[in-house]
Amino acid sequence: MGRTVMEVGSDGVAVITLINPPVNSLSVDVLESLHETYRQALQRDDVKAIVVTGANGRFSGGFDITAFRKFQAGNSPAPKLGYVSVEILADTLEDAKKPAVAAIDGLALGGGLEVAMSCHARISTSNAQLGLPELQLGVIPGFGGTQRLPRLVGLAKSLEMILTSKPVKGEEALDLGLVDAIAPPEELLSTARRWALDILERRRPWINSLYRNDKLEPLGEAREILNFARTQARKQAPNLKHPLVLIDVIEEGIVSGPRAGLWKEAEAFEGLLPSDTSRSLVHIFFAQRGTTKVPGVTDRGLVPRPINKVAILGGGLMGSGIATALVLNNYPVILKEVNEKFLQAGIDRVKANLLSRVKKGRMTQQKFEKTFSLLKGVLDYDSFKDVDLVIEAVIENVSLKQQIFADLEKYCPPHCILASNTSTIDLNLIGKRTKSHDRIIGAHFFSPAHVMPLLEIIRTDKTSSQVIVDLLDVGKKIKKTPVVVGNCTGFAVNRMFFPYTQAALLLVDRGADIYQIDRAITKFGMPMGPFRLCDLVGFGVGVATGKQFIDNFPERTYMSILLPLMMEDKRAGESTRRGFYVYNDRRKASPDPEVKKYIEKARSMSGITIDPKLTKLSDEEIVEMVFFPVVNETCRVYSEGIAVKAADLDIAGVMGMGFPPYRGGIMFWADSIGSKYICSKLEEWSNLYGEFFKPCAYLAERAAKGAPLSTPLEQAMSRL
Ligand SMILES: C[C@H](O)CC(=O)SCCNC(=O)CCNC(=O)[C@H](O)C(C)(C)COP(=O)(O)OP(=O)(O)OC[C@H]1O[C@@H](n2cnc3c(N)ncnc32)[C@H](O)[C@@H]1OP(=O)(O)O
Repeated sequence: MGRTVMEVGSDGVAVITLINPPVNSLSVDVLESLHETYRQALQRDDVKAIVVTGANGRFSGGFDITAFRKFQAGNSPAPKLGYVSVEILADTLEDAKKPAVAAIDGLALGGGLEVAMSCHARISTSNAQLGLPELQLGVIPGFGGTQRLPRLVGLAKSLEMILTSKPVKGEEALDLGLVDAIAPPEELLSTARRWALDILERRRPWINSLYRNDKLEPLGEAREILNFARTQARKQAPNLKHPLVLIDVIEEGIVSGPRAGLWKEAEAFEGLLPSDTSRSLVHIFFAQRGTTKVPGVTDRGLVPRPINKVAILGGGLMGSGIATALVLNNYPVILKEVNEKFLQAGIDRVKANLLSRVKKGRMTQQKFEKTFSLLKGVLDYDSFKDVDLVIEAVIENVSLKQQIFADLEKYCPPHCILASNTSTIDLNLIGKRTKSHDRIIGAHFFSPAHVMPLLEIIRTDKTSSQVIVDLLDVGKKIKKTPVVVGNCTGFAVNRMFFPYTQAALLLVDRGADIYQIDRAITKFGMPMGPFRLCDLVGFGVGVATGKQFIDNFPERTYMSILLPLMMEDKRAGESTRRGFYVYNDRRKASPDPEVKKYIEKARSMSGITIDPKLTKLSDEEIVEMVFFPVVNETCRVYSEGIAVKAADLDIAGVMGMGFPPYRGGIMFWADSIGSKYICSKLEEWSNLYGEFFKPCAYLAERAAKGAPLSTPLEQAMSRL
């Protein structure tokens, strides 16, 4: 159970500590305990002033998000926001007759920062992270954050902080006026104690943030800022309501006063918590944290081995991106190429990746030099004798990879992890010519590897648990979200992804409009539609991966000749400046009427006739016809045990495909629609347009029972 403890010093300062490991989240227990402890502190004659802090170097990670989940699952009543916000924070903490100072180390996020802002001053360490990230959970700050933050840092900055959910560090918080002073961790408490006594003795101002006005812009200007923010929010997140609710709530406080703002905030929060958006985002929060928990692997007490040196084979786009991600996180890296020219190009790419950070002000020149010095280029295996991890990132060619792995077995030490960055090829095939199957693993990065957050870790039947634990640890250190999946062609992400483009091609071959499809899919929330994506990836890659699926899953792979046909005319996507769109010098895509002629040719060559129904699809129908096949394949991936948790596939979809997180991931979204409906639609289309749409056995069985698709597999099995 979470709690608070109070210690009263001989100086008359009561230090109240929030305790709820690991992040001192504000559960109902903690909040009630804070209320009670505070009341005691206010009553005790030996207490003159108060310091609020968090245990173990973390102030607080905010309101307990597990309570959101319980409420959303119907297992507990709604949290009493108004009571906490008004009665505990405003009336007990902020209106107290004894001054309080928040001593912030580690993090003060969400409700954590809101508690701190209810104190009369804040002292933080320079590394502390302070922010209101509630929008990431589909809600708004609910303990007065919408009222106090604008009054402390001004309207424009507070809107930026809340709308982006990005925390600021201690130093910036000081510049903004969010904190009053910075102290080193070992002096944090003593500084805060002194500050509290100084406030008592009127040597420092006693400020109730809720009633400050000096940082707020005049009403007319404030309205302009709010309206601008509304326009931006509508443009950037047209499917989301809660950013607009946030702006209304802030406006209420400015127009009608902060107490009215507090009540409106609590009411709005309670309205947002049951929404689909919040349910989805809360699901994503826990799903993301769940990916590192792999049953039978991470629960065995294995400790990750140190990885002191990494080698990468191949300095192309992927290899150099992976090298960048590693050096950025202090791993010494050897980059191997086959000749001087390729090696130099690879090194230059890493350098360019790092320099772009310097240019954006995200890295100092000095740090650049230190980071870049961690990279060493080589042309042979001589320096591989003491590497702990090798990541092969050469082109997708089975025999080349087999040769490389046979060489690696010869030149690397026996403990070295042998990883491949293949995106589709079966790892057993890659390791066929070795005896090192226990240390062969997939490390599938997504391009650009130093930017994209997902790392798909592929284990074969023989990969040892130790090697998985080691790679999970590297993933964490390089700040990736790992998803551990089983071995098969395409693994999880690419298997989920391939019906996305194929469905779109099938629809176009039979009469649907390319640009309407892309518009409908982006309106749904994908970063780009399937055709714009094909252009970006390049038709060559599209055709090559498509071949893997045709070879491995011929019964359900849709083969359109449209891409090869366009390639014959040197239309191969954005790199050739012509694909489904044409591109100007600034890479702006415009629809191209000429594409029609290729579609007509493809139809006549493959004897396909237009289906009038498909020429008149609504946007909703397009979304269903593109995404239900994706759901279908995801069900196959899940039922084959390629992923152990449906939630892992939700994360794979969100981080690997760009599926909108506010829809909770593929499986979560599918369950919100219902297996029965999805299955009936797929059956209908399968009868009309062929096997591509045929629902898999798992989906059909779940639908027959009217059961969700994401139930844990054993339960699903036992129920079937
Ligand atoms: C009314 C209020 O305005 C509403 C709110 O306050 S809503 C909450 C706002 N706060 C947030 O959104 C912060 C959410 N948490 C985070 O961003 C990150 O967890 C963090 C930056 C605090 C810590 O990150 P990191 O050190 O990498 O640890 P991380 O693995 O994420 O979390 C550690 C554990 O704490 C849990 N946790 C983190 N924040 C939590 C929270 N606010 N409530 C409940 N559990 C939380 C995680 O689920 C995880 O649990 P697990 O070990 O069982 O998987």
